[in-house]
Amino acid sequence: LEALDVGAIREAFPILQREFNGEQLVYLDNAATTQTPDPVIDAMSDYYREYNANVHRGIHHLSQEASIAYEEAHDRVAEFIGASGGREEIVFTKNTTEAENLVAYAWGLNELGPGDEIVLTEMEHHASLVTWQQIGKRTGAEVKYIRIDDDGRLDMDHAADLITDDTAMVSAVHVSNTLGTVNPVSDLVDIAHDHDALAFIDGAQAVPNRPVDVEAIDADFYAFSGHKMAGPTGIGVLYGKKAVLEAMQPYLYGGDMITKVTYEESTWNDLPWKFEAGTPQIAEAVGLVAAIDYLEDIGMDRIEAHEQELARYAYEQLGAEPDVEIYGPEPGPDRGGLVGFNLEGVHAHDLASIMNDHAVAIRAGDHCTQPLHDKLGVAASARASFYVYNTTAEIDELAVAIDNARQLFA
Ligand SMILES: Cc1ncc(COP(=O)(O)O)c(CN[C@@H](CS)C(=O)O)c1O
Repeated sequence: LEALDVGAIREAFPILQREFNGEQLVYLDNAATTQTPDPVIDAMSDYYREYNANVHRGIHHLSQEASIAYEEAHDRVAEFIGASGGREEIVFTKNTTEAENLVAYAWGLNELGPGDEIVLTEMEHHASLVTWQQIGKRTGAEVKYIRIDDDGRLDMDHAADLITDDTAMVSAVHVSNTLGTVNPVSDLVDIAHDHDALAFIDGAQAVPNRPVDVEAIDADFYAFSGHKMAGPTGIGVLYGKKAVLEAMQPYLYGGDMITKVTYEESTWNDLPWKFEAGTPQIAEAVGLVAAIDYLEDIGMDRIEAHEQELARYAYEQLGAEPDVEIYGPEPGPDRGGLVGFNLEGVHAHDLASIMNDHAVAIRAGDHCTQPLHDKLGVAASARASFYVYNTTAEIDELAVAIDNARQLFA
């Protein structure tokens, strides 16, 4: 695969030229949110400048142009993730978190009860873990967790034991935002389906960074966020198999999601509009399409290879020192484009603060995976996460900043 022309890519991200304390920004917090390239910003500006209008309702030209752009954005997303059912299988949400909640409320609350089981993994993000934990409390369904082994991989033998005919839903993260672990989601979905359970895959750290084919995975639901894939905040995607979405009740009620309303009754709109109540995030849908075009122009397989190379380099550079503990699998196909770690004797927050003194932006904290950190036996971790505009030279900067922290706290 031809390596990325990172220099050319960086020109589309003026923010990367920013300096702090006289040092150029080194942005390594892409698992939290990625930066936004000019083509995405321009597409959204063009929308507001040239065809801003409300959708689905208007008779006038502007509304027709905005409606076409908004509706076709669903088609583009379906094409990007291999959803052959097209727009009917693509629901726009605010983010991945809302997508998880939509399924938990619209399916879980109506379908789950005492005796049912929800199977998660120990590495789930709070967007999944807290959501299903609370739905379990409200419905009487029991939540169980697939163990992870010492190097942060899923224990698939445990998965096979834990998922039974009492399992109604398996919800798992595709790529862990804390460990970097790439989970065997197709195998998990197969086990769920062997027991007639539904499968929800959280793809927030996968869709931006690698080719994803939802039908090859065969998930019943798959979710991700625009802001983690060079797109805008305020838009996420819930993919759902058409038959599964058809059988579900709406999640939010109001305009657009209806067909007929009387004082006594209401009937629902077709998919996906049944799940999109009120005025949607139109500019963000335009921005998401521009982000998909931008990423596909680079090539998702090239992006994956670039991030694998950076993760390997970071793992080797940071791991070379005995006082750095790195979480998750060794570099390779089982690790995505991020490295979570701790420097012995230095709290992750202090480390990130020293990084910040050198304009190096990493994440420190629990990364919305507190139970996982409890299992790791640490209150917090630091995390460097990579994207298309990062370089090995920036990882060298990170290593220098870590060494500064090491000296400071020696
Ligand atoms: C695996 C996974 N699943 C769900 C989410 C939520 O994405 P939202 O767009 O915020 O809804 C995230 C976002 N994780 C950010 C914020 S905690 C991180 O720094 O790791 C995620 O990584």
